Amino acid sequence: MAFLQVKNLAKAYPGSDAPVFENVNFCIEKGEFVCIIGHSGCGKTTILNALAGLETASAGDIAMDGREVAGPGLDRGVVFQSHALMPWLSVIDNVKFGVRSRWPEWTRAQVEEQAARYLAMVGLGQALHKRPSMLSGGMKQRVGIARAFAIQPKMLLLDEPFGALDALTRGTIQDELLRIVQATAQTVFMITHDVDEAILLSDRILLMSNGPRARIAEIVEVTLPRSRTRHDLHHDPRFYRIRNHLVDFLVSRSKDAQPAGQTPPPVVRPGEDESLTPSLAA
Ligand SMILES: Nc1ncnc2c1ncn2[C@@H]1O[C@H](COP(=O)(O)OP(=O)(O)OP(=O)(O)O)[C@@H](O)[C@H]1O
Repeated sequence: MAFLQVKNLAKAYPGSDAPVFENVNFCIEKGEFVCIIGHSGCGKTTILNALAGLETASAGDIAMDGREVAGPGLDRGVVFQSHALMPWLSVIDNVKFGVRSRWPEWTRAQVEEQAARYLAMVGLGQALHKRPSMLSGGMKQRVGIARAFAIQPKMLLLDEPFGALDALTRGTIQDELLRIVQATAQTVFMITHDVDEAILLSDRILLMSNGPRARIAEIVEVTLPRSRTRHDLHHDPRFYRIRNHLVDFLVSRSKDAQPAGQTPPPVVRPGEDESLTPSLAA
C-alpha cells in the first residue's frame, strides 16, 4: 500500500451545479516529490487542503501511513503562498512555536537547536532575531519553509510557495528546497503553475483537467536523474521533451471534457516512452 493514498476524491461546494473535481485518484510513495499542475479553479488548493485536513471532501478517502486523514495534524507541514508568520514573534520564535507543539517534552535548548538548524538550512542563520516585518518576501517564505521542515512532518504540503517571488529569488529558494529535500528524503506534495519548477523538483507530475468535474487526466513521470540541478537541467534534451508535453497539455488537452471515469489516469514518460501505459498510480 502506498504511503499516501487518495481514492475517488470529489468536492462539490453548496449551491454549485457540478462538483469542482471528482474521481480524483493518486498515490504518493514515501520520499517522493509530487507536483500538481492545472488551470486556475480546477481544485488544486482544495485537494491540498483536504490532504492537510483543513477541508472535508464531499466523497472519497485519504489515507496516510495507513491511517485515515480526518483533520489537521503535526504529521503534515503546510506552506502557503502567503507565508502566514506570526508578526509579533521573531524568526526563530516562529519556528520554535511549531517545534514546541510537536515535541512538548523537549528542553528549551533542544527546541532552540532544532529551530536554528532548519533556519540555517534555508540561509537565515543571521536573521534569527528579526521580526517578519523586517524581512523581504523571499526571506519570509524561507521562514515558512524552515518552520514546516523543522517539525519533520511525514508529508510536506506546499501551495505555490514561490508564486509571489521574483524569478531570481525563486531560483535560489528552489535550489535550497531541492538540496534539503535530497538530504532529508522528505515526502512532498506541491502545487505550482511553473512547469520548469515542476520538472526541476518532481519525481511525478499530476496533470489536472479543467473544472468543473476536473480530474487527474494524466501522470507524468520525470525520469531525469534525481541529482539534477537547475543549471544542468537546461542542457538535457529530455527536459525540453517533458516541458513541451506539459505545455501542450495545459494549452490544448486540459480542456478536453472527458467524463471522469473510475479507471486510473495513464502514466507517461515523455521522451523515454511515448506510449500510454496502464497506471502505476493505483
Ligand atoms: N469556500 C468555497 N465556496 C465555494 N466555492 C469555492 C470555495 N473555495 C473554492 N471554491 C471554488 O472551487 C474551485 C476550486 O478552487 P481552488 O482554489 O481549489 O482551485 P485552484 O486550482 O487551486 O485554483 P488556483 O490555481 O487559482 O489557486 C474554484 O472554482 C473556486 O471558486
